[in-house]
Amino acid sequence: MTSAPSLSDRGADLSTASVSDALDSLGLPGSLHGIGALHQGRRTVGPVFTVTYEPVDETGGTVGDFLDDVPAGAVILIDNAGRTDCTVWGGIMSETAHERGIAGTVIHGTCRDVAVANTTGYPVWSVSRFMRTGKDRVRVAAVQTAVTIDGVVIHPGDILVADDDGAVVVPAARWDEVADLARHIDRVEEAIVQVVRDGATLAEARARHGYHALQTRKDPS
Ligand SMILES: O=C([O-])CC(=O)C(=O)O
Ligand SMILES: [Mg+2]
Repeated sequence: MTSAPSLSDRGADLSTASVSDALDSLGLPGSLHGIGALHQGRRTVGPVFTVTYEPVDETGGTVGDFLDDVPAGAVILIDNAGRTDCTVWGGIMSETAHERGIAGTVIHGTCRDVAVANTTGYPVWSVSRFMRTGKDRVRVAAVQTAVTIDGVVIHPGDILVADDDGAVVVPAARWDEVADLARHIDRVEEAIVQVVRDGATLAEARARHGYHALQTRKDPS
């Protein structure tokens, strides 16, 4: 007997663009503005393991203390308040996370050892890249508590989808609804392209399939 697919498996086909449009149409936030892909051509989906950092003024702060506690398949979501002058992620951590089957890391902050993440294929998203370490500059303040990034409140276990366009988070309780809607949007967009291939103008194709309102918030009935 095969087991039911996990939440994250069921999103493996979804792009961040269609998930973002689905969230818009439901009036939900979730797109994490300012966080981009470290390498193009990688994608991930999975439940988030949240990590919150805070600054330290004295020695003793360090990065990555939480990593041994992250389960396989989780996406690590690090909130360092958008700080870009010191890292919260590096190559040893990419190698370790890759070894453990962790699904990826998304950082509201910066990271280093980009070449290592590149070589291992471990997927990382961040605000920027920079080489100065967070050791003695930051420390882990909390794990698995709610974080707020770009005004989006994210709880442990919410589902994060990331690809070349960035990262978007969906509340776990709304995942099925959002994923179904995103899939519907994908089908409509494919149909528009097919109509164009069949000879219609883009304007005709879009009008026929209601392109401009695909993501428009629908009045709750
Ligand atoms: O100091 C850091 O950002 C961590 C680091 O370089 C590594 O994990 O290799
Ligand atoms: Mg390093």
